[in-house]
Amino acid sequence: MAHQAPNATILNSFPDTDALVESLAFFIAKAQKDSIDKKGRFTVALSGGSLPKMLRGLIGNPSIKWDKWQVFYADERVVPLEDPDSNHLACTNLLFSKVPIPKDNIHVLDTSLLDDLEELSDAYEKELIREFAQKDAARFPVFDLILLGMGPDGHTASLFPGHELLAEEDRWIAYLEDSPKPPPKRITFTYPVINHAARVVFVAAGKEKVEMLKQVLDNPEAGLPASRVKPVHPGQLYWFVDDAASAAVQYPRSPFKL
Ligand SMILES: O=C(O)[C@H](O)[C@@H](O)[C@H](O)[C@H](O)COP(=O)(O)O
Repeated sequence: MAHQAPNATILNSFPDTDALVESLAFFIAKAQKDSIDKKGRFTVALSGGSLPKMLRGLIGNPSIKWDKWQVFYADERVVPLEDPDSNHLACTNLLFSKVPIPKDNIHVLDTSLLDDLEELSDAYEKELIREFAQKDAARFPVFDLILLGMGPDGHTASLFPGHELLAEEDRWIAYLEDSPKPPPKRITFTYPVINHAARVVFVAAGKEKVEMLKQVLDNPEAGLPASRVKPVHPGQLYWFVDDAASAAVQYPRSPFKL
């Protein structure tokens, strides 16, 4: 079968963070409905950083069927779940503690394996295999939605500029011990997993993102980690940003309809 070109990236930019949060919640609710209508479940991956608080539009939202969500972490810091650095803790404090999601639907690190990164990442890969095997995975899992942030150096998940993991083609979950952003030990989805998702959404807000967003969208040939997110057909890549972050971007914005 011939490879089809990736769909063009959709850039949605909003006047302020509240408008971004509201539209993002609307978008996620729609993606959730499409997925549940088709398969009775919704598979999502979340990141850390500022992303969890941008999901606040989901709190108290009656269209969200939390019992149908299966949540994974696109990257996670190798720390106990109650450690302030844990992405799971941030997502719990800012979202999961405020909504009726069953605890078993949130797939966390096996914290008995924190001392062995190889075992830890293998165990998380097996957790994905259990969820996706014989459902919608072929060689790689097909998430309904992966939500990512972009760091000031253009990293995403725990895929950092110049790191050897940018070339990983086989593993679903990889680990690193030399993350330039602390803490140094992390596990991360690899590009094949990110790029097989049905929808990948980057969320970035604030004027401190302006130069990097321009680099990533207007100069993708530079190969920054965020620019390497290119979902394979029919997957679609979206950016949800605010006008402060997109002020310098030439790439065309798409009108977003609520
Ligand atoms: O665990 C992590 O560190 C994150 O998953 C990371 O990839 C984050 O999403 C970016 O660094 C953006 O962070 P901000 O949204 O805070 O800028």
